[in-house]
Amino acid sequence: MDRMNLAMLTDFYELTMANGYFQNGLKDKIAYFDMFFRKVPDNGGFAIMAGVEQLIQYLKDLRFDDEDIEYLRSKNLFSEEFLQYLKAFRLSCDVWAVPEGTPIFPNEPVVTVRGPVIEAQFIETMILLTINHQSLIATKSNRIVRAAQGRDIMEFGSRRAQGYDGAIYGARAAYIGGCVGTACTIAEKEFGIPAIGTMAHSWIQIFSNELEAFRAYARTYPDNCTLLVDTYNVLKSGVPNAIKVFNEEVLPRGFRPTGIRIDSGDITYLSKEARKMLDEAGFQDCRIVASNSLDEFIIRDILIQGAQVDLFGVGERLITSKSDPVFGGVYKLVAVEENDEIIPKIKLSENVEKITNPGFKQIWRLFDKKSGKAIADVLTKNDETIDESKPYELFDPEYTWKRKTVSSFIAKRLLIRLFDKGTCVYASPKLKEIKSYCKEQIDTLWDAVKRFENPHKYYVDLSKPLWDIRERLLQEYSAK
Ligand SMILES: Nc1ncnc2c1ncn2[C@@H]1O[C@H](COP(=O)(O)OP(=O)(O)OP(=O)(O)O)[C@@H](O)[C@H]1O
Ligand SMILES: O=P(O)(O)OC[C@H]1O[C@H](OP(=O)(O)OP(=O)(O)O)[C@H](O)[C@@H]1O
Ligand SMILES: O=C(O)c1cccnc1
Repeated sequence: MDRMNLAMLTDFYELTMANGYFQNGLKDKIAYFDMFFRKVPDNGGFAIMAGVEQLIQYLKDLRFDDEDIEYLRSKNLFSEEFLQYLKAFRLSCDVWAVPEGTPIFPNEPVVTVRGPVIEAQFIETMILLTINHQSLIATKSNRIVRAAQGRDIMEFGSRRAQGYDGAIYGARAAYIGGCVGTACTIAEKEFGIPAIGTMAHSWIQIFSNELEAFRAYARTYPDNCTLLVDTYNVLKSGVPNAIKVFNEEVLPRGFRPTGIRIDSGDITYLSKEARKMLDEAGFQDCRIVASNSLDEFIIRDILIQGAQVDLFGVGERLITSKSDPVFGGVYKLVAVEENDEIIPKIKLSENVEKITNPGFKQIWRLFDKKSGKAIADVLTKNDETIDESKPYELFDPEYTWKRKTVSSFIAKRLLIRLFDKGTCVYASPKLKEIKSYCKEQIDTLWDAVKRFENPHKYYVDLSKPLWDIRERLLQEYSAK
């Protein structure tokens, strides 16, 4: 997309704090912030990172134009020096993120920002909304794709998306998560996601009868003819009329029919009956598409019931992640620099799960060399390394007596540098590559992590040096 001025898309407190930092001599204080999330939507076992490319675009474009400055001046709240600072603003932060398409887990930093606190704080709102939205939809899309067990999922959600960017970036995220294409045309134009689709009921209604409507469509698109068969009666009129038109308009033009779509009623029963009728007519290769408020649970159920569906169109429940519509990523200060030394900071809470992991960190994913499967993630201090040539002892950060030594593993760093002092140093992969990387990485997870009900909790552990820092800070604060 062309540059959009989204500088003012920020929570107002980011601006009041920024002005305050400016006036209190903290403008250049170096701070570290982490974005992480605490719970996987739908109680799933993992989420999928998405939205990094749009985050990069936002950070690259971040400027305040004259209108923004004028507007802020009119609030009579911000000092003139601060407004002049905003006018000349250019990002100078260092930014790291987990690449798009990577499976991610609660409590690990998926984005880390280091920079003057005035900047690093200010970008919170956009970091969170960008990554929260696309990760939510990529995660949901992947659940739906997995429920379909190899059958294609088409994303049909634009019309029910929450706003145009919900539709466009939702289509992008859904594609990363595994959908084969989208009904959203602009998503093909902008991102190259295949734009696909069938027809609406209005096409059938506009003609004097269903047969005429099917005929007109087949004559116009004999090479790509999928007919919507549920406007009047699927088995008594829709499927028989479709078969007639396939014979009379599609075959004589040298093509095979592409499919029929069922959009209401009992999908299992109707698809089974339709399959028999199509097969008997010699159209074993004609695919059956189902749609109508589908999600991973209905798809799983109708397949268990034996539905004869080859591909699914999924809209509202995917594009809004209806069953769990919030990806609760948060952005927390984890360290500051004093005299070039990194001082870890912690946020305490009565709720153990809400205590933050302090310090400037790296995430390591350990893969078993033999099976290729992911064993655990380990959060370390940023300057630590994990030596693959030696056994490594994992331990549960809460129940530290739970220990496991792994050997013969590959250790991969997950946080990759996006910006070096404000300059982008990362080239986003092509969307298709992100999509196939996503599939590959999900294949490294054990089935137990992927199941919908009570998935196995994947280990996100702390290295001993990081655990020591966390423990020391906890002791210090509880002593106070
Ligand atoms: N065999 C099935 N098992 C479980 N759920 C199904 C099955 N067939 C359809 N559904 C789902 O049941 C829900 C309601 O289906 P229903 O046919 O009643 O839809 P509807 O929208 O009321 O129909 P219409 O579009 O004719 O008004 C939809 O979410 C649909 O996907
Ligand atoms: O149910 P969803 O998962 O959101 O899938 C998309 C829905 O959108 C369309 O219906 P709509 O009634 O909007 O238009 P139509 O006239 O083409 O049926 C389509 O027929 C699906 O039912
Ligand atoms: O192409 C389709 O069949 C389609 C597109 C959007 C929404 N529902 C269906």
